[in-house]
Amino acid sequence: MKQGLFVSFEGPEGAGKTTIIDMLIEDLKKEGFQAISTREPGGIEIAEQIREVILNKNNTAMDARTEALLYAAARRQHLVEKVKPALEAGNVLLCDRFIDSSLAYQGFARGLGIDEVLSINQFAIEDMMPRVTFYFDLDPKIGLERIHKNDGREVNRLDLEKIEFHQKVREGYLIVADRYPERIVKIDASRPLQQVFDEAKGKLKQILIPTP
Ligand SMILES: Nc1ncnc2c1ncn2[C@@H]1O[C@H](COP(=O)(O)OP(=O)(O)OP(=O)(O)O)[C@@H](O)[C@H]1O
Ligand SMILES: Cc1cn([C@H]2C[C@H](O)[C@@H](COP(=O)(O)O)O2)c(=O)[nH]c1=O
Repeated sequence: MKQGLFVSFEGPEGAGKTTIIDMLIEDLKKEGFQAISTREPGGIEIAEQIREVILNKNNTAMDARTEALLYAAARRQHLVEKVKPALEAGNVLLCDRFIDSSLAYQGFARGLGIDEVLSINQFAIEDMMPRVTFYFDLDPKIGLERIHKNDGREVNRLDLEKIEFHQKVREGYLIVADRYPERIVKIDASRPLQQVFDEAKGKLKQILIPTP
């Protein structure tokens, strides 16, 4: 059976994930790869509806466990409807956020516990994990400045959290990256865009076209 490559991109707000994914897709297609991008929460109708509930600025009463469960529910539906079929069709699938976002944001920053959040997500994803995860590491202050300069970008309920929350998100990511060094590749996202792109592209190509 044909099997594609599942790659996820992680990092705090404004780290450059979406921008780099778009650049990689263009580059992969030029080089003849079958490649698609998607995002979490979202990527398909039901998950986009869940996204609207989670990220709506008016839903300030949302309980942290409810939030974690909604992300896991959106993930499940997206996995079944989009990720699995795309991989079975042989695509390189670049996913803007996946399980590590839940571990860093809900598990660590919200204080629910990384292992507890991992466990509800294991129910959602069974054993389906990315082959590689690019973690874009950045001081959240820089990321938030970038998104506030970007007029076209919606500001959502999580963006409005205090800077201390976003700092905890980064701390959570660093713990998760240390826990899974065989899967998570850390990339310094504070550098100019072209440098970040070159590094991500180089590492992705090593997986797609391994050199002996
Ligand atoms: N390395 C970089 N240096 C400077 N600006 C950058 C860099 N990477 C991205 N940007 C700019 O920062 C803004 C946020 O980038 P982008 O939307 O790709 O981040 P993101 O990680 O997907 O954010 P979020 O998760 O919050 O949606 C955009 O305006 C983008 O052009
Ligand atoms: C998947 C996932 C996401 N989040 C947070 C991270 C961001 O604040 C938003 C998504 O917005 P983006 O502009 O598309 O990056 O949701 C989270 O807290 N937990 C998750 O599992």
